[in-house]
Amino acid sequence: MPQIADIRLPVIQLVKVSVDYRGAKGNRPVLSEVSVGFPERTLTAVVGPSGAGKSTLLRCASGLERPSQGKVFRGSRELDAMDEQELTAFRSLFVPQQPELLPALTTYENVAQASCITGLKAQQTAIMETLRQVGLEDEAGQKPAELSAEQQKRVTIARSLVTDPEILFVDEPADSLDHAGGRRIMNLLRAMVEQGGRTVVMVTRDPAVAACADRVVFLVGGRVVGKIDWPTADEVAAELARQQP
Ligand SMILES: Nc1ncnc2c1ncn2[C@@H]1O[C@H](COP(=O)(O)OP(=O)(O)OP(=O)(O)O)[C@@H](O)[C@H]1O
Repeated sequence: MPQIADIRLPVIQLVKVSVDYRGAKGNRPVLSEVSVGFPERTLTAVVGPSGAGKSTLLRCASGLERPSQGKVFRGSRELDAMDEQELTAFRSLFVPQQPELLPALTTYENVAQASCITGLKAQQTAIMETLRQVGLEDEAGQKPAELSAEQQKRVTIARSLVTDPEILFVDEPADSLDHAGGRRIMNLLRAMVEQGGRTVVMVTRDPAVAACADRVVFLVGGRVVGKIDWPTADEVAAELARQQP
């Protein structure tokens, strides 16, 4: 059976990316020469134990963090070659683990405000279409405190989706949701790939969440140690157990 990389081009590519953090005991490597591509129209899960460097990898891939060494490409374009406005728009495609919503604004206003930050101010029809895509048409006028955790997560996704991007980076999509809520969010991300033709890269520690992906990339101690295409939750859990440092 052909593997995903054989049939799909990478939209995002990390080449020998290393990240060091300076600590009391000198430099500490968090990512070590990570080379990985995220294929187009594919949902990829980056999986690994706590502290493996998953979120750091996602931040580097989305331009939120600059690697100490190595390069990150979007298509053939290096992120370093982007100007500040382009980079700001690109960074807005990162969906944070915790919803970062403005409490005084409604759902509609939170999404509109996100599009303004990118410099690509969205029109009313685009905002309403985004709310429809994430299942929040009826909550457009509600403030974050009036929404469930799952709905807040949907608003957070909508803030990145409003500019109709081809890529999304999602940090722990099902975190702090119950099983059913997490499953619905994963269905939403899958629909973005299958119906929307988007590329989604997510980070998770949960094998059941990872099994919703087309591909799982295992990260341990800041290094890519394996990949599985079209995995089951049991396969992901077994690989994680095998690779515990
Ligand atoms: N800004 C920073 N300064 C110093 N150390 C950091 C910084 N950010 C992350 N780290 C450290 O780098 C390591 C990797 O962090 P990261 O959040 O990328 O891992 P993770 O795999 O996403 O972990 P988790 O699953 O627990 O969120 C951790 O040990 C963390 O403490």
